[in-house]
Amino acid sequence: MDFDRYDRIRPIRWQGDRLSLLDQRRLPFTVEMVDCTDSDAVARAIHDLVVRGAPAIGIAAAWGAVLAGQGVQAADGAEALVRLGPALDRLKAARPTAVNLMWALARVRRALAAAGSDWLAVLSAEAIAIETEDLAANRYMGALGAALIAPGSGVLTHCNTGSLATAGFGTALGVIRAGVAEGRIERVYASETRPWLQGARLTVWELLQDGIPATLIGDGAAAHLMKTGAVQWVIVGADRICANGDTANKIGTYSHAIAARHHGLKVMVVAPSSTVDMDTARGEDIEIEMRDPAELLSVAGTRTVADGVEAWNPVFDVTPAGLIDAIVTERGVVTAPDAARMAAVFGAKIPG
Ligand SMILES: CSC[C@@H](O)[C@@H](O)C(=O)COP(=O)(O)O
Repeated sequence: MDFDRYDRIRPIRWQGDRLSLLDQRRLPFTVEMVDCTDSDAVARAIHDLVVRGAPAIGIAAAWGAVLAGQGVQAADGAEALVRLGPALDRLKAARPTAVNLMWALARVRRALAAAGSDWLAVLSAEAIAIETEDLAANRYMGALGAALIAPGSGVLTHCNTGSLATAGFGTALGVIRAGVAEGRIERVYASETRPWLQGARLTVWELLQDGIPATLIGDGAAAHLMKTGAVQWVIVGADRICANGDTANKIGTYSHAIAARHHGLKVMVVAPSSTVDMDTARGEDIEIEMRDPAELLSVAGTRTVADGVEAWNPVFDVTPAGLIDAIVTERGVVTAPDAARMAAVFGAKIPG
């Protein structure tokens, strides 16, 4: 595959003394970078969705740790770890559901703990490794996932899982890119993903850059689309995959999976192993991020709901493993996931 044509969007750019993040709140009409010069600015950017998508959040946090280290005097990594501790904790608290954030910061902590006087260079090398490994995983998962799709298929995706949400190429969107390139996928549908509209603002825009025609649907149109026979697969990313295969992803994924089962469609979850959390046994144990109800009360900055109305705004849901046909990771594909099949691929625990 000609991967270079897919990696023109680079939402996370390390500039030596600052981290430039593509402001995903303003896409698709304004393409603007936001510069973070300290780790708290990175934590705010993660919380405010300047950078979003589980793998991208982890990568940004790793660079946030590097920013936290700049200017700090410490004889070795262990001392630096103590000094950086509060900043790392603030990065970790920026969003609760995406396990990649905790995973990346655990890697950073481990690298620091083992580092000598060159700890800052070690920290940078770790951030580069996290980013590089994510890109390689996405490219490999693209091939693994596409191989599951019969030629001539239609697919539905939800939220944004592309280059904007990762180090490049994407997870679910990587499978879709590979599937289109191989002639397996003929039709791509993206649901708009209320309230932040990651599908409408980001996914169809990313596909447009690639020349891949995609059709936008309202979130509520998914079951009706499935009934028409236009799609054979629902392909989504993940924010956290539990030890039994239960998967947290953008709110609305669970409804898509229920509708898919009803209509005899298949559901594929695509995520790097950094999204697998073998320490969390089942979906009920995942902390679901609740965001400001105000996000639901307006559209594009214009209030659409009468004053005095309350809103409930969980931004992720959990799809039970029983509704998932395949979990695709760079370590392999788990079909009909359950605790035993997950353990066979991931062992008892994924080291952070
Ligand atoms: C490769 S991104 C995987 C998931 O993080 C994605 O599907 C998702 O739910 C993103 O949510 P977001 O709130 O936009 O960060």
